[in-house]
Amino acid sequence: MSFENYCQTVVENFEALGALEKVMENAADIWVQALKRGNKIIFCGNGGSASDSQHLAAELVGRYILERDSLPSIALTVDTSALTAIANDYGYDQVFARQLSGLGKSGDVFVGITTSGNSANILAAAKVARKMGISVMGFTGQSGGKLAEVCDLCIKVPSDATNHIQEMHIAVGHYLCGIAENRLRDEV
Ligand SMILES: O=C(CO)[C@@H](O)[C@H](O)[C@H](O)[C@H](O)COP(=O)(O)O
Ligand SMILES: [Zn+2]
Repeated sequence: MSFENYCQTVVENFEALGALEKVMENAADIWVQALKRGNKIIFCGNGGSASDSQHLAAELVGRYILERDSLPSIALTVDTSALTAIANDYGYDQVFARQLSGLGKSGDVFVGITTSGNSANILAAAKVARKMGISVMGFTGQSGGKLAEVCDLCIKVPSDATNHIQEMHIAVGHYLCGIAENRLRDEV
């Protein structure tokens, strides 16, 4: 495939993504309400989605575009001691669930980023989130996978290809960070 063809696919994907206006509005409301209450946004994902998790948590805690106070957010992908201990002692499926059960609080928002929607460690964490009164949000591909079935809100981006799904996930995350910091700029 030529680079031009690759870019054409990206353009078509993003045109279709633009149709998710309503679901993005709802997602932004969930983030903003949680942050206004003093709750936090908790991200996790595997591989490229682990990078997305860290990237988006950093946008909120640090700065995205505006100069404003820090917004509370963590990625469950960054603590290698916790990740390796939990994987070693409880199994890899538990790496996010276990951290969430210790770090999460009722009213937080859990964001599972998974292109397949079927990563076992994200599904296990979503289950824990529901038990703890934490909202479950998914960033998935268009099928949504098993995660979509347990989400309060699932942002299913319009592709089945892992690489292209990831390209849209970071756009979705950036957009939500922009709304969150705009709406909260004067309130935290
Ligand atoms: O970044 C990529 C592919 O672009 C890979 O590292 C990819 O994230 C990994 O294969 C993940 O394990 C896929 O997991 P998931 O998106 O299905 O939850
Ligand atoms: Zn990748």
